[in-house]
Amino acid sequence: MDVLHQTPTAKPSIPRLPPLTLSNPTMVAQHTPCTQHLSILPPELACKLFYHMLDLSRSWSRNRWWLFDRVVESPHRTSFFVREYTTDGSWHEAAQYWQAMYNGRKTDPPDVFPEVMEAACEYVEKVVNEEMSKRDRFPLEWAGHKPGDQLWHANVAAANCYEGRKESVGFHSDQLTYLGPYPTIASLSLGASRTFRLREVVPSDEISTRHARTFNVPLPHNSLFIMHASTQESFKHSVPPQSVLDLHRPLYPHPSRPSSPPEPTNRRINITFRFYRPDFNPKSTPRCKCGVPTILRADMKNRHDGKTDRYWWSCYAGAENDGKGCDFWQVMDMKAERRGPTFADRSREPI
Ligand SMILES: O=C(O)CCC(=O)C(=O)O
Ligand SMILES: [Fe+2]
Repeated sequence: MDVLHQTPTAKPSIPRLPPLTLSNPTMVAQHTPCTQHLSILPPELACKLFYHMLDLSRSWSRNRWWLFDRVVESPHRTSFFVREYTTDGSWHEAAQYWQAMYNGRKTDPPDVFPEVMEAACEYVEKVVNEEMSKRDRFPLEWAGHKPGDQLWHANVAAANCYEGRKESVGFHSDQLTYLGPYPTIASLSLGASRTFRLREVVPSDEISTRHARTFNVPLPHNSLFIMHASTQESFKHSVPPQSVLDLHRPLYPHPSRPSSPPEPTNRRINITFRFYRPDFNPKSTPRCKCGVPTILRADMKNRHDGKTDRYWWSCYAGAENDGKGCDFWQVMDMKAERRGPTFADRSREPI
């Protein structure tokens, strides 16, 4: 007797694309919602800023957070700067949550942009606003208090220092707590070149039809990488450890040692200039049952069409309270929470 074997239903195989190196700005713009800008600062300013941040980085700390029942430390040093102090100290509170605290230990007040960082920031702002003016805006993006306002300005910056080829940051998307939906983040690289890795989070309803691709972008000294609106919603990024690293040879000597030749270095400084939105001021951050500010995250597995996106506030258990958080979870509601004005609000205004 013949036995009929049922043939397994053949699933069409989805092609798995190999990682792709995006080796120039054209490729970056082609494959990601980001742009890359080489030689962004005058060379002397870039070198001065690099030395200044290197000197400061000796006192920067490693981020710490609770993972289950133990404290883990980030494999690089970090610090946080505000452009100027607000009278109500609101961004100071936000700064405390950059360097995740635990056991109720609060961080010191953040530093104000040093003069060289302020000078660099003015170049960065110009490029970011030029780039933004070429792109379509998403409905949930900040639209300014009045039409014609400069849409993006950096009011805070986070800085990272990676020493050697092994220091890194793992895959993540940046918290949106104070940035709000669809932020633009401008990331300046100084010193040793490292690879920046991007990987899309494919929405749930597309995982049966396509795989995400990994993109590797070399970030040379004095280059700006702009993560435009939708990058945090649809991609994760990292700076992975690497097997080899080219030393950076500064063009100029250190200002405090003008007669000694510049020394090659294995360190990279990254400064991410960020615009903390007025409508996501720390005062407006919901508190969870533990009584601490919640964090805002995008529902990355949902569709990102700029209209139906979902974001939620949840307990920041990783930061404090011995890692034991509560189950607080709340969908962010722009209207009920009186946030905006956004581009969606602008388009509803009578002309
Ligand atoms: O060092 C970099 O280029 C990325 C840093 C980063 O992802 C962050 O600070 O959130
Ligand atoms: Fe990041």
